[in-house]
Amino acid sequence: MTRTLKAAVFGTGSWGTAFGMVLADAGCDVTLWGRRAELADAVNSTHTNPDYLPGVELPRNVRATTDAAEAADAADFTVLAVPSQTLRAGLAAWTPLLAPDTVLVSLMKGVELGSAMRMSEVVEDVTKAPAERIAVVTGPNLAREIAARQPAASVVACRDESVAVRLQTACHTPYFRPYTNTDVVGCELGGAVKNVIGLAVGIADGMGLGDNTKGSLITRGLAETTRLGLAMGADPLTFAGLAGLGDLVATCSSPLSRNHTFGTNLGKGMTLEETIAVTRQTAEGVKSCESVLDLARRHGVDMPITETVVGIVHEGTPPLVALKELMSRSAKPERR
Ligand SMILES: NC(=O)c1ccc[n+]([C@@H]2O[C@H](COP(=O)([O-])OP(=O)(O)OC[C@H]3O[C@@H](n4cnc5c(N)ncnc54)[C@H](O)[C@@H]3O)[C@@H](O)[C@H]2O)c1
Ligand SMILES: O=P(O)(O)OC[C@H](O)CO
Repeated sequence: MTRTLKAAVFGTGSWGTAFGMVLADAGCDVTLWGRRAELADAVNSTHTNPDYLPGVELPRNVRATTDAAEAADAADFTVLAVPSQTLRAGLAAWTPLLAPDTVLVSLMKGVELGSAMRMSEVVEDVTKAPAERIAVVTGPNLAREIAARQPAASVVACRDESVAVRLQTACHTPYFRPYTNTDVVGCELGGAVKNVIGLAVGIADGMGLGDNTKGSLITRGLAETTRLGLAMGADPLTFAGLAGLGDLVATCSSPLSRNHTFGTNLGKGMTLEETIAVTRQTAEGVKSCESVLDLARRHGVDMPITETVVGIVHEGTPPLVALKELMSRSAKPERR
C-alpha cells in the first residue's frame, strides 16, 4: 500500500488555501500554516476559509495551524504561498523546522525588491536547499476558479524533472491538470511579469480603451517578457505556454485578477493610495514592477510596458501622459 503524502502550505490566503484543496483532492494530507488563530480555528471547525475563500467547502484532509513546526513536520512538500516581498523573513524562521529532503514549492509570482531574485532563488538562498529540490507551480490559475473546481491547466517546474513529476502526481486532479517543465527561470518570469502586464491592461481598461489596445499590450508584453527571459537563459518556448501566454490571457481578461483590478482603478483615476486602500489582497505587480525593471536593466533589456507601469504606479505619471510616451517611441521591427 502506498503511503499518504503530506503537504505543508505556508500561507492561508486565497491561493495557498485553493492549492491546499487541490493537493487534498489529489489525496495528500494537507496542513495550512497561518498567522491568525481565528482563521486556523475556522478552517478546522467549519472546513472553510471565510476570509479568503468564503463559501468554499474545504476537503476534510485540509487542516490549519498557527504552529509552523507542526505544519512542517514530516512534510513531503513544503508549499510557500505568502506575498513575495515577505518570503525571505518568513522562510528564515521556518527553515530550521523544515522536514529533511522536503520538496520546497513556490506558488509566488513576484521578484524580490533590492536583490531582484526570483522566488526560487530566495528559497535557495535562505534554506540552502539544492535547486533540484525547489519547484514552482505557475500558470492560469485564478484561485477562486480553482476553488470552484473549474478545469485548469498549470505548470510544475523543477530543474530535476523527476521531482517535477512527483509533484505533478501529488497535485493532479480531475479539474487541475499540471504539466512538467524544467525551465524554472522562464516559468517564474512568466508568472511575475504577467502581473505587470495585467496592471497595464487594467489601466487601459480603466481608461475606457478597447480590445485592440488590450491585444497589443498582451502581445507586446509577452515580447518584452520573452526578451528578458532570453537574456536570463530561459527557453523562449516557455513563454508560448501556460506559464507565459496562458497566465497572461487569464490575468488580463479576468475581473478576478487583483493586478488587473488594481490597474483598472488607477486607469479610472484613483490615486495609488486610494487604490491600495481598496485592495485587500496581494497584487504582486505593484511592487514587482520595480524589481522586474531592475532585472531588465541588469540584463540590458528594453521593457517599455514595464517602464510605463513603473512610471504610473510609482512616479505619479498620469496614465494618459504615460500612454502617449509609450506610443511615441521610435518605430522598430516587430522581432527586435
Ligand atoms: N490568488 C490567486 O489567484 C493566485 C494564483 C496564483 C498565484 N498566486 C500567487 O500566490 C502568492 C500568494 O497570493 P495569494 O493570492 O494567496 O495572496 P493573499 O493576499 O490572498 O494571501 C496572502 C497570505 O499571506 C499572508 N501574509 C501576508 N503577509 C505575511 C507575512 N509577512 N508573513 C506571513 N504571512 C503573510 C496573509 O495573511 C495571507 O494569508 C502571490 O505571489 C500570488 O501572486 C495567487
Ligand atoms: O489575482 P492576480 O492578479 O494575482 O492573478 C492570479 C493568478 O496569478 C492568475 O493565474
